[in-house]
Amino acid sequence: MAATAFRFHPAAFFSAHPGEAGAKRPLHHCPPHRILVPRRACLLRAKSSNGLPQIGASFGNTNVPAEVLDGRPAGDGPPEQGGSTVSITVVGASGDLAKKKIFPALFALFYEDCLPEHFTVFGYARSKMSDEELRTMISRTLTCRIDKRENCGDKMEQFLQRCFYQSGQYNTEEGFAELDRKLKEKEEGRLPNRLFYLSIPPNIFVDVVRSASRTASSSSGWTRFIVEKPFGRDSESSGELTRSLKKYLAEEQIFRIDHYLGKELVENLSVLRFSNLVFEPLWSRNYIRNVQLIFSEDFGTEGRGGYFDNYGIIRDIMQNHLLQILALFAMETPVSLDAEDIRNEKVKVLRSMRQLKLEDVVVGQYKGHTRGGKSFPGYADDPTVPKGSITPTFAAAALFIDNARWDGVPFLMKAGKALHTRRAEIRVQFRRVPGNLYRRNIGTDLDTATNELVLRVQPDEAIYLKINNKVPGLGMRLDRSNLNLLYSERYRREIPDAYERLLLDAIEGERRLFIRSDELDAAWGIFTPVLRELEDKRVAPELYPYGSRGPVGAHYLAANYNVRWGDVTGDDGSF
Ligand SMILES: NC(=O)C1=CN([C@@H]2O[C@H](COP(=O)(O)OP(=O)(O)OC[C@H]3O[C@@H](n4cnc5c(N)ncnc54)[C@H](OP(=O)(O)O)[C@@H]3O)[C@@H](O)[C@H]2O)C=CC1
Ligand SMILES: O=C1O[C@H](COP(=O)(O)O)[C@@H](O)[C@H](O)[C@H]1O
Repeated sequence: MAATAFRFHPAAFFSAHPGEAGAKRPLHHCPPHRILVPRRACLLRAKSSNGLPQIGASFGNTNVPAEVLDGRPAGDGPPEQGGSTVSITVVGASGDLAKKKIFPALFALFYEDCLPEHFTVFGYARSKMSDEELRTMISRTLTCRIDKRENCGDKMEQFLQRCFYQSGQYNTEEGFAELDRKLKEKEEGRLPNRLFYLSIPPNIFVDVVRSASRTASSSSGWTRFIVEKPFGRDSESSGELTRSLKKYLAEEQIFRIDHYLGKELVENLSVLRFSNLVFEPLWSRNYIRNVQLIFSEDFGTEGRGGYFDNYGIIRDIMQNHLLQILALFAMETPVSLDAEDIRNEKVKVLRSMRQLKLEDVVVGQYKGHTRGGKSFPGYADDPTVPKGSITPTFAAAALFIDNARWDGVPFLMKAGKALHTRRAEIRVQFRRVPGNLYRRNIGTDLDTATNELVLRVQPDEAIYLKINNKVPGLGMRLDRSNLNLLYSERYRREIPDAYERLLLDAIEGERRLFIRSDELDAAWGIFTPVLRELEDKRVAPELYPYGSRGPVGAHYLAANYNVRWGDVTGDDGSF
């Protein structure tokens, strides 16, 4: 054998984990258990993102069990030839979310070989467009990851060739019947599975579900609908929406998306808790003083004022994204990683929460501001916002879970638009060390410098723990430092967008990261009374300048519970 022949060297493979600095990068990044290419060997190993065997991943299986069909009878469809296929129809394809998130996420999955071998993407909307025009529109928003440029152009072209368009109305069946005809053509006699993504305004969700489910459901495979928020605007309207959807769909067919559940750090929350002995024993009122869930954006509602004014920040961010994170944070250990076990625990914790009271809420609205010669418009300056609107663009709230684990622990939420920074994080402030030996050592006030665990969801994903330690030297002076897991330093690969994970889960039939209807009911139950009171009493929001840190009222609210917001102190250890 020639001296230059390749030799397998185990160290090259085992010296580091895939994705870590120093690791050899695999050819494709779709984790092996998520590759949906319908090879039988792959199918038998098909597992969902929770690592469990996945009944929904039925590609190539001709004896489809009833549960895989999401409640639909098998056998009345076309004869199968050559396995199965998945058609993904983006309803509202001409819209902002479709262009910004859904098509790029589908392309990323395709690039990573995570989509099944046979798949088709359809755009559906009222706008008139040819297939070519849809492809041009989509191509403007497709990008390859920074760390993956190989064959990027070819892959984009291959992806675009699988994209088609059907124009039609939302409230009639003709357009969807035509879509059905085209879908059948592309399915070419394979077992047809169909996913509809409702990327449309909420007032037409039911129309679309009615028309599409009647005329464009799969005859023998599964049919699923991803429904975007908002799921109603209070308990009543949400209940009504659920009842209407369930006239046409079984609960198993409805995938209510909350894209925060697809974010990497939110996924990691449970891993951190349940796979590290150092955290779980501390995860209760015995050691935790308060928990803070913070969301801020450094831009206003520009362009979305019409939608936003009907909802406001509490419905837009708190009742869903922040509350979902809270539920994952506070739930008891689930029986397993199965979707129903996890969702059961989330429901329990949500149902243990106290209804939010008006005195535990502060609302604000941003006003115009000029900085460095540049003018930033106020919320009320947006021409799509009704004159005199008192819709909050900022809110802070103190919530409580009345169960044995969390009795008396304030869960503080803060969410706002047009603030000084874009950030989402979870902050856990621990109690002070009783009888601390070092309380007299200068440098830090140990009663306030308690440990704090921060999960920074975005930007610059990180998990860090603030600790007190000795400043090196001959004296005894204490200082605060961060034990820091900064993802960009630890992992070389780019973090997938939340929509990629969620789309893949919906295709696989994994429901763990989607909201069940009883979770939704419980979530609305916490917020509906205060939302009603805010509106009935026309509570005026405290105005704050565009680009500021928000209303001072948020600090008074926190102070009522002896809490200081963690994000107003430096992350470098200073307090
Ligand atoms: N954009 C975002 O960042 C986010 C959006 N969402 C949710 O996703 C969904 C889609 O959002 P987005 O893409 O911004 O929405 P758009 O306002 O862009 O609407 C999507 C498409 O729906 C059609 N449409 C718009 N208004 C109406 C109407 N009044 N009646 C009938 N059809 C209409 C239009 O297509 P055509 O005229 O061609 O039929 C439009 O292109 C919404 O439920 C939204 O709340 C959730 C999180 C973030
Ligand atoms: O759901 C929504 O989320 C976005 C923020 O999402 P992010 O992933 O960019 O943090 C928010 O801007 C929008 O108002 C809201 O509807």
